[in-house]
Amino acid sequence: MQSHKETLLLTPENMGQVDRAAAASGLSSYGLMERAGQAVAACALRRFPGALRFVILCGPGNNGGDGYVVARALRAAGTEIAVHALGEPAALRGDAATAFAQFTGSVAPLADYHPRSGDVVVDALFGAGLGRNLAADVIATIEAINESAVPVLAVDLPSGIDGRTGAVRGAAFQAAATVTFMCRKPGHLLLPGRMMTGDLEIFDIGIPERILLAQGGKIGVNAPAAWRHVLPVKTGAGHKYVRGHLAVFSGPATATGAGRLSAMAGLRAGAGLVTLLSPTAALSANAAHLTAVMLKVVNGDGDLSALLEDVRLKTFVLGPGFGDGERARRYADLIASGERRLVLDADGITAFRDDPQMLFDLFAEGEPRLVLTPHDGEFARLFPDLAEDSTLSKIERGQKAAARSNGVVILKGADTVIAAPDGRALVNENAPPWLATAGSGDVLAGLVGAHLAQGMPAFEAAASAVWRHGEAGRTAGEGLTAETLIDALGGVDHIM
Ligand SMILES: NC(=O)C1=CN([C@@H]2O[C@H](COP(=O)(O)OP(=O)(O)OC[C@H]3O[C@@H](n4cnc5c(N)ncnc54)[C@H](OP(=O)(O)O)[C@@H]3O)[C@@H](O)[C@H]2O)[C@@H](O)CC1
Ligand SMILES: [K+]
Repeated sequence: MQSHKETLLLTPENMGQVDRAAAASGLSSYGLMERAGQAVAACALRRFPGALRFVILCGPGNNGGDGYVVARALRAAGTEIAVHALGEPAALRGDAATAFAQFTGSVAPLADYHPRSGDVVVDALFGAGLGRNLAADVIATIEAINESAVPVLAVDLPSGIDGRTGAVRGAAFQAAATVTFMCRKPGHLLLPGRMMTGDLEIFDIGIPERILLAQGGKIGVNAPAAWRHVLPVKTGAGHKYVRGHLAVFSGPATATGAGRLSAMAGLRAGAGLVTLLSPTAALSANAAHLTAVMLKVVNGDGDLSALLEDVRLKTFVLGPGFGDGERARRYADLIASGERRLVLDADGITAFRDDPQMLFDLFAEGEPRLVLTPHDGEFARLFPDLAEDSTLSKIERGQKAAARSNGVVILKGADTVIAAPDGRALVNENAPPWLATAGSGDVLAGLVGAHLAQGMPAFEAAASAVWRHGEAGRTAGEGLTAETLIDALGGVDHIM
């Protein structure tokens, strides 16, 4: 059976609960610290065989405690070490005090450390317990080390990174590598924390998985294990209507490309039928570029209402290149009736900027049927208070937005978060940097629509679409265009 640890995310708060539960179940907490420190020391020796000296920077809490174990282990391995502490080591408590007592070497103040060629820094200043911004002298030390060529191996998290949010609290080490324990923390995946973490190693210090799972479970890394069980069964012989019918709204004659990209992505992603709903004026532009995607004229509410008499038409994408906010609001209103599902993207999101509640009211009832795909700017239009609240992590912003809208929110970026109204949230990590290209969002909207049309629940449809988008981006490679991205979609099916 596959372990959940690779995809589990635990906040520092969860990790504290894990600690307490582990102690309550009889595990020695100092034993955990000893294994953590030994693992970091082993990593240091393996990664930096040419180090002339290991400099261990120890903080005032248990992260510092890990550091004293590292120092003892590296000295026992015969390497040259120096230890610099923030604060008085005599003030250490609990396991950290035990680790310090076992170290028995000399300790200099943090401010006395000046990077020198051949050093490798082991950063054990702060981990899960960083609760506020760093003081000016610590910031100065971190910045001096970052500016030097001295590599940094971080214990648990690069000091200065907030483990809950990934934010930099004043300054943070740019680590070459980080060793964390049991599972990843949001700060390893969310930006800018992800950029500061370097290569991440996850070391099992022996906390039973049942304890981890009992404290976590709502948030995780976006991977097939989270949604594979609801992927549409590929029958091969399946009737095209079984694989669902997706309808995508085209923009006006001057902006037809975005809608077509969504429609073509939807078809490539397995929707049985895809229809582009186009105003008459845009018909010839659309017809000139489409073959397998069907075209239907929709000029206004009357046409759409007539179309909605077909009960098989359950899934819509509205927004890419759409332009007309007033019309988008009316179309969303019509679609919301019945059990229909809507992917609202781009201009479709912006259409509700003056009255987001109007949108939320449309989809307030029942299972989520609305998927919102905002980037940060669009998110701020619907959820200005959440966007402004710098105490929230991107995961928390997504969770709150999903709860408020009773929709699934795909908050896009290099660290895309997918969140559901019930509090589930996944952080995506497979998107290559070159995926941020023109039309990429249109392709994603079509992908989500295709997964919805094939009957997946909204959260899983959204998460699997984001993952598949990332994999296709990797397959298409650097220099991809929206077209090559669509072509690459089919190629990733076998690994889902
Ligand atoms: N989870 C596990 O199973 C295991 C976890 N282990 C390890 O424990 C680590 C977590 O330890 P931790 O909770 O003691 O927190 P840590 O990061 O050392 O910092 C707390 C100290 O820093 C202080 N402080 C905070 N912010 C500050 C600031 N801006 N500027 C200055 N001071 C600041 C804070 O002071 P206070 O806020 O209380 O005044 C307190 O003294 C975890 O990352 C991992 O390495 C392993 O041993 C194996 C088992
Ligand atoms: K650290």
